[in-house]
Parts: sequence; structure tokens; C-alpha cells
Amino acid sequence: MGAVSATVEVTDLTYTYPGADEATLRGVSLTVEPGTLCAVIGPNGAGKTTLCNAIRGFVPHFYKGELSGTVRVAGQDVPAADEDELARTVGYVFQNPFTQMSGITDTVYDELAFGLGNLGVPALQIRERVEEALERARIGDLRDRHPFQLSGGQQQRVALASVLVMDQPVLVIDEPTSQLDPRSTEDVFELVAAMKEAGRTVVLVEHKMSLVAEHADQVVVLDAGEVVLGGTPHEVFTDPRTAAHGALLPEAVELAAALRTRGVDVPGAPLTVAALAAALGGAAGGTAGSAADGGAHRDDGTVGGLPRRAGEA
Ligand SMILES: Nc1ncnc2c1ncn2[C@@H]1O[C@H](COP(=O)(O)OP(=O)(O)OP(=O)(O)O)[C@@H](O)[C@H]1O
Repeated sequence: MGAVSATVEVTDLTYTYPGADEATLRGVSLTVEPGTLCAVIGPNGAGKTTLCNAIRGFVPHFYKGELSGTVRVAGQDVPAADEDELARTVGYVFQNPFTQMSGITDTVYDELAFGLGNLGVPALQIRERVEEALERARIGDLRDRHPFQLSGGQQQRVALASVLVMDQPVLVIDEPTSQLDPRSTEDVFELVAAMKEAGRTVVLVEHKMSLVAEHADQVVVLDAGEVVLGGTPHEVFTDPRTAAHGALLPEAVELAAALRTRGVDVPGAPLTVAALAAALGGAAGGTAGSAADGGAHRDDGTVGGLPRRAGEA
């Protein structure tokens, strides 16, 4: 698949829902480079979903309201862009995979083919792309199942595969794992990581901060519609202002703080449990991945089933 690389650029974005007294987003600016993952975190009601909707054009195309500032994706001015054009550039996966199913297909295979058919992609190409997406999302065994008769975790993988198959360069993913068990959560993140490694630009809202610490290149903290902090996971999660703004912290950061208050010397600033274990001198899962990345890399020389980039350890 050959998704072109695309930058997401939000500049001084202020947005007010129709009829609302106050703006939900206030002067938000962020840049997400191609092939990187930006996690948007912050307390409930901070405006994270609204920001996702601004990047995929639902704000203001669908919700209307008043918007100022700019949102650009792959050079396109999102509020002015044609919706079909945007659909080719931005894929999205939201919390409830059930609502993302088209509702008019009888099999997972047809569900994946549906969007491509709408775009007028030739049948042979559709077949090739669907087969590839089934394989990458490791849902080949579900191909003949009805999309509505799958578990939540299976549906979320199908939702991600139906984005993967469209080959959009930008993905907006809003709390994809909130309804999933730990195993399905891991599966979904493996796929998200693989999409990033394949060069896609990812904007992710996620409340599980250990996953954010492991996968994000950049973390943006939203509070009451404003970007109050931003930086690498290390910068954001070691900054005391993050928790003060009502954002959650990775469990390893909480654990390290608790251990320190009990007089345990925890060297460095471990963000993942694996890194914490390594810092404490324990077994951190052998040699799979560095302590800093929490062992996200697999031992078989691939990342989520895709080859590692050249030069990657
Ligand atoms: N369609 C809408 N019309 C009017 N106000 C809305 C609409 N959708 C969201 N809001 C308001 O915008 C604010 C931000 O909501 P948003 O869902 O973007 O926050 P969030 O950070 O994603 O929250 P959560 O973590 O709870 O999902 C809230 O005050 C919410 O009530």
C-alpha cells in the first residue's frame, strides 16, 4: 500500500458549537509530522473529540458552528475541502466500532470492499487490497462472518482494517480501546503502531496512558479547550502540570512515585512497566525492544507484522 505522507497542521483553532455560549476549542495549535503519532490527552470535556472532528472535517461540515484559525491536512484546507476529497485523506476510527460498520454488508470481506467500491476502485484492485488488509489486521479467519456478529475486539479490528484498506495517509483514532479487554487492546495497538511505521500520520485520543507512553511521538494536553502542554511522552509525563490539569499518568509513573515516597531509589524516569522493571534492575522482558519503548518491538524483526524501517535497531 502506498499512502502518501501527510502533515496535520492546526493553527490557532477556535471553535464554538452552534448555540453554545463558549468556545469548545480555544486557540489550539499543533503539528503532526508524517509517520508520527500524536496523542491528545486531557480531562473529560476538554475538547479532544471535537479536535478529532475538526481534523476529519466533521467540524464544521457536519456540526456547523463557528470556526476560526486553520486546519490543514496534507496541504488541504479542511473546512473548505470537499468532503469526498477529505475522505480520501483522513481515515477515522472511533470508540464504538459498531457504529462504524456500514450496516449493509453481510460479511467482513464485503465490509472492507465497501468503501473502495464507493471510490470506484477496479474489482481486481479491490480484491488485492482487501486480501492485504485482512492479512495485516490478522482477521482472515473472520472474512465470511457477519460484521454485527463479532465481538467488540473483533469489530474494532475490522474497523481498523476498513481504514487500512482505504490507504488514507492520516488516521484520527478516538478512544479505540475503551470498550475492549486487554488482549484486544494490545491487538488494536499493534495495528495502530504498524500503520504509523508504514508512514501514516496518526492523531490518537486514548485514556490508557501506558499505551500513550509506549506509542506516542508527541503528547498534547488539552484542558478546557486549550493546549496547556505539549512535548514528548517523557517531557509531558514527567511534568507535574500534566496531572494538575486533570490528565492521567502512565501507571509506571505513578508506581515510581509511590516507590520513591517509600524510600526506594528508582533511577531515571521510566514511563512503561517494562522500563520501570529495567530501572529497578529486574527482568524487563529479555531483549525485546529497549526499556525506553517498553518492548513494543517484536522479536521476529517486524513491528506489528510490517518490516522495521531501515536502520532501526
Ligand atoms: N454536538 C455538540 N454540541 C454542543 N456541544 C458539544 C457537542 N459535542 C460536544 N460538545 C461540548 O464540547 C465540550 C467538549 O466535548 P468533547 O467531547 O470534545 O470533549 P472530550 O475531551 O472528548 O471529552 P471525553 O474525554 O469525555 O470524551 C463539552 O463541553 C461538550 O459538552
